[in-house]
Amino acid sequence: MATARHHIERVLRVVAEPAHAQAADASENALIARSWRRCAQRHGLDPGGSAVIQVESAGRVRESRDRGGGWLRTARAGMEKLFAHVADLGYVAMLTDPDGITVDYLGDSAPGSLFRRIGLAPGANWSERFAGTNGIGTCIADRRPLTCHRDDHFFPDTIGLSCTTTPLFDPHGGLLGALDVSAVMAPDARESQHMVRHLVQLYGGMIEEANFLQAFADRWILRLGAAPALIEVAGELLLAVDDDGVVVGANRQARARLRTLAGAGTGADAPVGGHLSGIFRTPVPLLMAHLRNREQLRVSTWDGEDWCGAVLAPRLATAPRAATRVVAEVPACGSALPEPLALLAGDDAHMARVLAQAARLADAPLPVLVQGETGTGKEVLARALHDSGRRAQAAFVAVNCASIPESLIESELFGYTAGTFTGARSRGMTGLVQRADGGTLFLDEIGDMPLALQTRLLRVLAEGEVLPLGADRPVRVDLKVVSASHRDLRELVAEGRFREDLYFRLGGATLTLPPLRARRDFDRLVERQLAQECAALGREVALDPAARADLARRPWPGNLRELRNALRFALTMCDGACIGVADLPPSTEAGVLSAPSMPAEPPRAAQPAVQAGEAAAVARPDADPRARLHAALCRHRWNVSAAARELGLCRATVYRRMQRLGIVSPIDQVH
Ligand SMILES: Nc1ncnc2c1ncn2[C@@H]1O[C@H](COP(=O)(O)OP(=O)(O)OP(=O)(O)O)[C@@H](O)[C@H]1O
Repeated sequence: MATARHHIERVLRVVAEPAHAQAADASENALIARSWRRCAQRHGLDPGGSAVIQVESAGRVRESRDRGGGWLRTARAGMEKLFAHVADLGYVAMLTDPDGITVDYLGDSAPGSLFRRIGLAPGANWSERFAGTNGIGTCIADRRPLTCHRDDHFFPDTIGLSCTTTPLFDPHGGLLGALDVSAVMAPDARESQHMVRHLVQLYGGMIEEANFLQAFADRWILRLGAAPALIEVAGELLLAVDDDGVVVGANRQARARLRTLAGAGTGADAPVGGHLSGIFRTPVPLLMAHLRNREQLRVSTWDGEDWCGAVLAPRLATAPRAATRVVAEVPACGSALPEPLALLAGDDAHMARVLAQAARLADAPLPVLVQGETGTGKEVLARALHDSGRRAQAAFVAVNCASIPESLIESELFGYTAGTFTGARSRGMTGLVQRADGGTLFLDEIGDMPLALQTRLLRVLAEGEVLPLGADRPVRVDLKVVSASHRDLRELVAEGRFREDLYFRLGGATLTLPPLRARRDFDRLVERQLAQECAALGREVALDPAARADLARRPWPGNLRELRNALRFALTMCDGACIGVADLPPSTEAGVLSAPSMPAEPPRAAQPAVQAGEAAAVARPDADPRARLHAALCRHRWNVSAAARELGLCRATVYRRMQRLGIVSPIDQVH
């Protein structure tokens, strides 16, 4: 055993060594050396002095315990179990807060006992600043488990102690405190502490895991480990996952092991916030199916390591979340969204705000105007709004104001009585407005409605009645009117192309959808669309991290529609179980006519080269827009919907562009 003088000399010698000597050394010796230097140089402690073990007041300890809350109860249960193993061997067990103050204690603490005389007592503050290098203080400073055995301590009056300590982290990676087992008269041999070290780490891990499972009781928990037989009880990595496969929690081991994977998320909190598909090569639909069936599974991470996994289903009443999902970050309302709207939610704050407002508008007596760039999901939102309200069982009638020929739009909308027209149309027809009675009338591309019709529509909205062509009496209608336009209606009003009074009638409430490039939940949207497309094809295909990163960099002028088409294209090109960069369509430039081109029908396996070639030609930014549009229409025998799908545009846009570029369908030329 080192004498006090030898010990002091040794500490001084190490403190005087250049700091870089142990800087990168992860060994426990280097950890102790760094602590000695910290004590001498940062805290100004003299190794020739004595440890000052302050015992904090009962009030200060209570305050710390109150702050700790629920986790302390869990930790106490773990500490009792641990102590049962070592009590007879002359140890005490302690639980401290993040400042090193002992908030719970098991063992001899009688006044005058050896333990108490050296400072092992309830309320004792073992921070390095006062006590020098020691198990608790150094573990907290370095945030790593350690055994501070005898002359590892800084002060000579503590070198009889042997302390084994592990840090305890909360489920979000924050330090809760430390769990410690200490002996006053430990044997000289460091090896005597090995078993204690294992026990402390084992119970520390159990306490953290219990906290994690409690914190994420309403989520799916994926437990990963190497041993299939033990995976249910002893998985090392824990991931909490939401219904869309987004990682919402990760234990310490999962953070350490997975955060460096390229696709595991980018923030400081990675892999939290990332998507399972960025972590696992295993296709996410398959993973999620295993999650839902609670089956054991084998998965491999993108760096090639294989894992066995077990699944714990959500245990709280709020789960499963598909039915009662609450969107995070919903400002103002904060209440649960109806399922049709919740299905559109991601982690995007703007979108969350829109959906929260939509939930309130579903049954409000207000017309709703949805604005947003082409393909941002205006019609999908309109449908979800309808499905979320009391009109859900009634009709949802969608009218594309840009695609009905001007000569037919009035009769289509308002209908006509028998005898109004001659020939095949002589029997009369109920108009779309009347068909929506009791339900929702969705007026898409309202900005393209001719001015004359705007006046008639205004009457329907103002008076709640429709006058079919040829009728002498109006018919009452009860409608929820939702309209949409990618154009800014206020600009159209300023240009005199849209009636101001109609604008105010339609826009009782305006919801503006964000463009895809501005959404923060891009990964989630990609996964959702990929899962839908895979389900439709009965395939299980993942997206590799490089392809994901490539997609994330694109400008997406065609928004969600363009993204869907790009994924369809990639699935068509990809033969295996994983989409790579080579399977993706060429990226579009902002403002270029074509979104990633997508064959209307997936090309047959024998044709991929030709299809890919066409795709490249269509998407080439320098190609002539008129020629490209014309070619697409020809390819689809002038089926505008199919051409629009290929180009990633809505039909209305194709009609508009045909008009602007002077392209006339041969079908129309015949008439
Ligand atoms: N929240 C969403 N998640 C995934 N895909 C979506 C979502 N919203 C819309 N989509 C997809 O995006 C595509 C375009 O949606 P939608 O037709 O509603 O857009 P839009 O804004 O009405 O387009 P346009 O202005 O061109 O009429 C559809 O394929 C739809 O399935």
